[in-house]
Amino acid sequence: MAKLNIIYWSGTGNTEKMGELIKEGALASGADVELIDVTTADSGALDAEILALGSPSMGAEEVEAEMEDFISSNSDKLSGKRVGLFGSYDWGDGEWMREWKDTISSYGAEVVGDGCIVNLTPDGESAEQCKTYGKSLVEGR
Ligand SMILES: Cc1cc2nc3c(=O)[nH]c(=O)nc-3n(C[C@H](O)[C@H](O)[C@H](O)COP(=O)(O)O)c2cc1C
Repeated sequence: MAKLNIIYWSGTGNTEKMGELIKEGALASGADVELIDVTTADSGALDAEILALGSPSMGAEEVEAEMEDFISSNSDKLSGKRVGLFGSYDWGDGEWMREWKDTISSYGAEVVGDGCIVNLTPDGESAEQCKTYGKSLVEGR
């Protein structure tokens, strides 16, 4: 069974909700899934064959600082892995996600699609989009 660890940071719960929906989609595809808050994570959280990393757009179109530090100090664990990226934003156009994809790809990971971004809280169509992203992470397409 494929093992997927979903590691996220969320200040007001929107990115966390996305992580829960991604988990739901991945479970439906038969994966063994763990949802982990980055503030409680150690490097062992990256010891899964598939990873999903979540951060809202913070600062000025930036990945949240604690997530950024966690990943950059463990970047060797991303090499050769399938990695999903997700996060919530408000007023921007998704610039933080485009840059994050480039950064994570530069560590040798295979990022799935262009990541999964949702304006504020996932609901209706955007909630479905998160579940579908969870499935494609497990199925690799
Ligand atoms: C300090 C701060 C900086 C933010 N910067 C951006 C930004 O640059 N672009 C954007 O689209 N949204 C920005 N936002 C909005 C958040 O991305 C948005 O509220 C998101 O839903 C928060 O997700 P969370 O509930 O997982 O924390 C910012 C929010 C905060 C609190």
